[in-house]
Amino acid sequence: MSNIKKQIQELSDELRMHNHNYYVLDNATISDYDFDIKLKELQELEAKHPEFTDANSPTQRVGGAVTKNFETIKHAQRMYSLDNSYSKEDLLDWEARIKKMIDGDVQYTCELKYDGASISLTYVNGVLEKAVTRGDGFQGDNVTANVKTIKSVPLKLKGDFPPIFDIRGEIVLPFEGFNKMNEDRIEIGEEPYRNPRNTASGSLKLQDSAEVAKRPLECLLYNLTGGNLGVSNQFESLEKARQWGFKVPEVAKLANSIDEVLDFINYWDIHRHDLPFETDGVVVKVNSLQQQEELGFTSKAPRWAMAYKFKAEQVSTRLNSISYQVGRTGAITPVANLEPVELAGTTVKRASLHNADQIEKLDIRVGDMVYVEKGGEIIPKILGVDLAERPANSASTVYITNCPECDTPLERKVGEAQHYCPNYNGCNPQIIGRIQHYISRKAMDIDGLGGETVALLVNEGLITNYSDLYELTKEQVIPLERMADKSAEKLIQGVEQSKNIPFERVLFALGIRYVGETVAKKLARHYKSIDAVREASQEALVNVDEIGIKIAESVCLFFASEENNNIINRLKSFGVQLEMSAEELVGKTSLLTGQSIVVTGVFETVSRNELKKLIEDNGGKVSSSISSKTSFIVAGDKMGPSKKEKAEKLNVELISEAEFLQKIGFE
Ligand SMILES: NC(=O)c1ccc[n+]([C@@H]2O[C@H](COP(=O)([O-])OP(=O)(O)OC[C@H]3O[C@@H](n4cnc5c(N)ncnc54)[C@H](O)[C@@H]3O)[C@@H](O)[C@H]2O)c1
Ligand SMILES: [Zn+2]
Repeated sequence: MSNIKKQIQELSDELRMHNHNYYVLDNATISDYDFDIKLKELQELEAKHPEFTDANSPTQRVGGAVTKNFETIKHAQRMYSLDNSYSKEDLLDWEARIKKMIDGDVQYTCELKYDGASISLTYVNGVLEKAVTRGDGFQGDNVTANVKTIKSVPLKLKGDFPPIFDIRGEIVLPFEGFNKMNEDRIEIGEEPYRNPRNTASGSLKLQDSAEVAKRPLECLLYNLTGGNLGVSNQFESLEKARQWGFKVPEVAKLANSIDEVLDFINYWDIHRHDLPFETDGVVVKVNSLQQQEELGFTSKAPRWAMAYKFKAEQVSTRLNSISYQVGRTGAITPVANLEPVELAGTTVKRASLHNADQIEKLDIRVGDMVYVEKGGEIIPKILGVDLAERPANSASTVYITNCPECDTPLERKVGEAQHYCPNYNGCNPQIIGRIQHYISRKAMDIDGLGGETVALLVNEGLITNYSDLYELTKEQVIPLERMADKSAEKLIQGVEQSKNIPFERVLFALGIRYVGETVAKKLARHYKSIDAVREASQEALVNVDEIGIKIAESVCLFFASEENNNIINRLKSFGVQLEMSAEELVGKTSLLTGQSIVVTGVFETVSRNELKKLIEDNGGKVSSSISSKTSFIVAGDKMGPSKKEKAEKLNVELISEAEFLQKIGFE
């Protein structure tokens, strides 16, 4: 095989692997910039050696793929990618190419390039019929149920919409929601998500729509396709889509020349940091649909559009030191302390180094010049080291072996990235962190007590765990810094009032690793009291809906500690709610315990959501798909034929709404 041919093949294989990581696994292993450089390299090789060009080359095809987890649907019109440009020259070249192919003046629509996952929505008579991912461009995954949970996707349109059309857009996860999701994850001891794009794309492919509904996704639309749309240009079509009820960002602008396009680009290169969602560039489109039609498509992208990619903002600065933080769960996070530097409008002084593996991968050393990049995430990231600048006397970073706070030897479980300090009861930041979590708003919501006061109380030796809060007296608190008679009074009252907080929130407040708000609710509703949770075996816990082995292990570990049991007994003696109250228990039975039930069709007496709640209240588990494990199906009106067939095949019993309500004694 010739050398060039081999080179082309190897490069293609590598790019295919990256496409798979990026689109299917939502877990890229190289930066977009490096990916684009490699793709360009392949393009140039192929251009010089057309004899080796393959119709399946990554330069000729849209990068994604369909997955096995969803029904595959063919797109009525193909979904394309976009050609990329990085400079004014690239844009002028593009203009010259199109001007050769069409007559007359050209106007351009400039839009932002939203960074998320592409989606195609089909509307029939103004009603959302399906939502399909881009897939390989010809066919994609049917993710309708998931997309329906996104509030900015209209299920019904208004105004003068055409009877049938597709509209394309991007599903994104705005920064605010993304950061909040990560705070929640960190709070229960999970690794934070990497970036909004992967998280948006991953969310779309979840199997459980109820889980998708919890994620604050948005759908931004940019393109109408289909015949007889009643519009003659792109700008107008955006306006129309807005009128029909779609979320179309208002920033789009008409430009009469490439110079005006560049004004738009330069403006947004700076102001993109003020946007609520991530953008990675600008998309420039020939405005006239007639001219678009004349220009047509290459095998991968429209000739009438061009993406201009912003350069990610990067700076280099010196790594002054590495420090190690201990979290509430004992997790150790290494932090890079940097020589302060301006980046994307803020001064950056610190960056997370995540864990020991990351430090090793970067081979980062104190004294190195490092590249720092800031996306929309709160914490900037370190991309790499400028080896040319490495000081001659530099030494490899040796990860700490003992806790920086209590000197206990650190532990790291097989398969986990993070090191932990196992000194659960004696490590100060863990003790303080647990009490801070206990009093936080979503947990016991103790008015009049803040995180700093908790630290003071611990450091003064007044409390060593959250149950001690209930024995605090006003006299003990008044001498503390910034405390006065009134604030001390308020603190004591706040603690007293927390005795009314319902059991499910108390369970969350205990700070059991991996037991977040949702899991605490599930456990509380299933077991109904702390004693029942405490006695549950690991096997029993795993059988509860949505409780996996990791959570079950963690719960068992928590209750295996004598210290924890003492604290809980103390909470009980003070009157904290450690079981469901009589009111909460009304209508709750264990009639359906251990049963997995599918709900399908349209119901008369109760709504679908009420039905699901009834199942859960009576101890059953609602499952979204029929399998051999299904105990029975509650079938309403209009049950789909494919579900019926599946039920028959697996011999699963169907019962009517009325029969079900009778079964659980619902009046
Ligand atoms: N790091 C990796 O491993 C890796 C692997 C594959 C791809 N990638 C990255 O993904 C990019 C290629 O992805 P792609 O093929 O999806 O192309 P793209 O993301 O560069 O551009 C095409 C997409 O832009 C989206 N888009 C957003 N706003 C738009 C608007 N206003 N108008 C029209 N379209 C808009 C559309 O969904 C369209 O499908 C590459 O540039 C590369 O950086 C990275
Ligand atoms: Zn420690």
